[in-house]
Amino acid sequence: MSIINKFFKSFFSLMRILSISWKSSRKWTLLSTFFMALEIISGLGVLYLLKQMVDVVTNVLAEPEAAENVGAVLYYVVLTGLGTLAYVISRALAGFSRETQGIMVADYVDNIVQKTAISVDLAFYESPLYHDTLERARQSGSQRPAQVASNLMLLGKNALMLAAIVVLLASINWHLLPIILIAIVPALIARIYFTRILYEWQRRRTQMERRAAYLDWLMTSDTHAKELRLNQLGDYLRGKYKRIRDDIRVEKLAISRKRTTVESIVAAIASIIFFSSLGYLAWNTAQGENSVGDLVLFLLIFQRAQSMGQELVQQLSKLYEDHLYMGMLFEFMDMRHTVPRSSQPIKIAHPEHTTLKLENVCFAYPGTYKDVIKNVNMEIKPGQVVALVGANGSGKTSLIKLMTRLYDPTEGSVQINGINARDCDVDEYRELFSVIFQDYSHYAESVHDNIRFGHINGTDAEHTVPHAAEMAGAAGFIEKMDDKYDTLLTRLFDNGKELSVGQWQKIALARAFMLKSNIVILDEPTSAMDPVAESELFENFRERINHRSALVISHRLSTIRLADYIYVMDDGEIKESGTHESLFEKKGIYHDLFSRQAKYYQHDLS
Ligand SMILES: Nc1ncnc2c1ncn2[C@@H]1O[C@H](COP(=O)(O)OP(=O)(O)OP(=O)(O)O)[C@@H](O)[C@H]1O
Repeated sequence: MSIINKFFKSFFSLMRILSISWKSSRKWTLLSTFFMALEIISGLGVLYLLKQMVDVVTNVLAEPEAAENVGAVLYYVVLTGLGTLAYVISRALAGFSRETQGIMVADYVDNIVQKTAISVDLAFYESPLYHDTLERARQSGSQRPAQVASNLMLLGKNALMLAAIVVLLASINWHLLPIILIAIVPALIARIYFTRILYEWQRRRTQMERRAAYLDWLMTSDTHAKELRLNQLGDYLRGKYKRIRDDIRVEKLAISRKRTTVESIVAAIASIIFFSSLGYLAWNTAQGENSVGDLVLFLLIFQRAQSMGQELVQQLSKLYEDHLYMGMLFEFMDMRHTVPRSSQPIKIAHPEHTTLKLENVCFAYPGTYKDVIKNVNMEIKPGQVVALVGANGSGKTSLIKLMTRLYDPTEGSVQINGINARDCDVDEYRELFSVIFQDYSHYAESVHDNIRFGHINGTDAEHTVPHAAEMAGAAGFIEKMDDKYDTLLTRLFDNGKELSVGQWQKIALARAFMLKSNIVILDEPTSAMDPVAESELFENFRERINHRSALVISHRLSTIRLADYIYVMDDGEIKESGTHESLFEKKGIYHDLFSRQAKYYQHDLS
């Protein structure tokens, strides 16, 4: 990339950072700008008054008998005192408004990150790149936009002050000017160089950091606590975590060591040059080419020049760092959908009578080349209960993801009432489905919310939630709990309660039974239920789902035989389809899959 391109890119990214800061809180951005401007003006004023005071003191030294000179000294002392007071107050107010603005910006950026995370397509979660980008966005820190705004102002302030000091130095002896450059430029180059090195290292190491964070989570979360203890995995995982952290630390310290060495050398050179200049000035003063006042002024302001120069270097390198790291946040914010959104979506006609049709659907997961769904044709008519069966890994769950547009097929189409799903509004389309996956969510929320999440925009939850619980066979155990529907389902927080796996499954089922959609999709809905609960559920299944269409995936014959129509998947293809009786008679895959189960049923019945 050419230097001009880089410059414009940096400029636009700086503008974008500032606009985030502005949008997050106009009031505090204005206030912190105002107080900082006041701080700068009073700071410069104090510097000017200091110079005037030194001049007057020099005069007094030259003509001690002039009484008005003493009055002038006092006058400048008072003015400098007042200026310093104004400086201290505005500095405190600027600090406070900067802090407040920082909090507002941090919340705003967190909000943007969350908004992006909940809107990106499922495909992102399956790519390590997404997780790296999210981690980097988080690392880039929500404080940075606020820092950039205040850094820019501090930079302006220090640049102005330094300019004033340069003028003062030039007034003493213009030969002294290069020392300012020597004190600042090499330090700046070293800082920027190492900021870049550290940034690139951090980018390369994101995945390593995530691996360490994952191991830490394995060791500390309740999800894995049982297996970790019984299989005594603790020491093994700790060792693995330590090795990663050791590698990260060694690499980081190596960079820090180099940086400290280079920066110390640069600072030592600057100091040598300063003392040489002091010697040069002292010599000139002794020769009568400078006044003693000049020497005093040089000593006075050099201290300031040095700290100002250091601050300037720090602010410039910080600005550079913030710009680099904010680039990582922008990368995350700029993620685009992989499931394309139609610009002029077609409204779904008669959504209450939905026919879902899959036509020659093929699909390979993003980043893979093997089709896991191959030329699938399928139909679910209004009110029909359809079963999908097949061995593990045959593609049943993948097919649900395609039906619900979590992914789009690589070939063929998914149609709803004859409209290609791609041409519908994604949100409107997804509203048609109530889906419970095998790995359904356990929300650490109340029972009520766990069920209501199945239809978050629905009204009358006070009635619909208990009804859904009743339909899913969950109402019985919910009513027995002290807080009933208000019971918090977690042991993470006070007064929470943990459920059994089967009870959780009933809660998840109740979520799908909330009357939001037209098609209920249940992936292994009864895998953890006892036989009584399972048979009760399917006894009057159609009434329970209010005669909506349903697609049920199950490995249990007792569940499947209830379906109006059955599709049999094998290695991504629909190999057989028909009613239970016709498929059994066919003596094909379906027969092989279920004849053993059927034998047990016959045996039990005999
Ligand atoms: N996110 C993914 N990325 C890549 N491949 C995947 C992904 N999820 C599943 N697969 C692959 O797709 C194939 C079908 O998996 P799928 O989960 O659809 O099977 P399934 O029939 O639902 O199996 P089960 O009965 O075990 O739930 C498998 O070979 C699996 O390895």
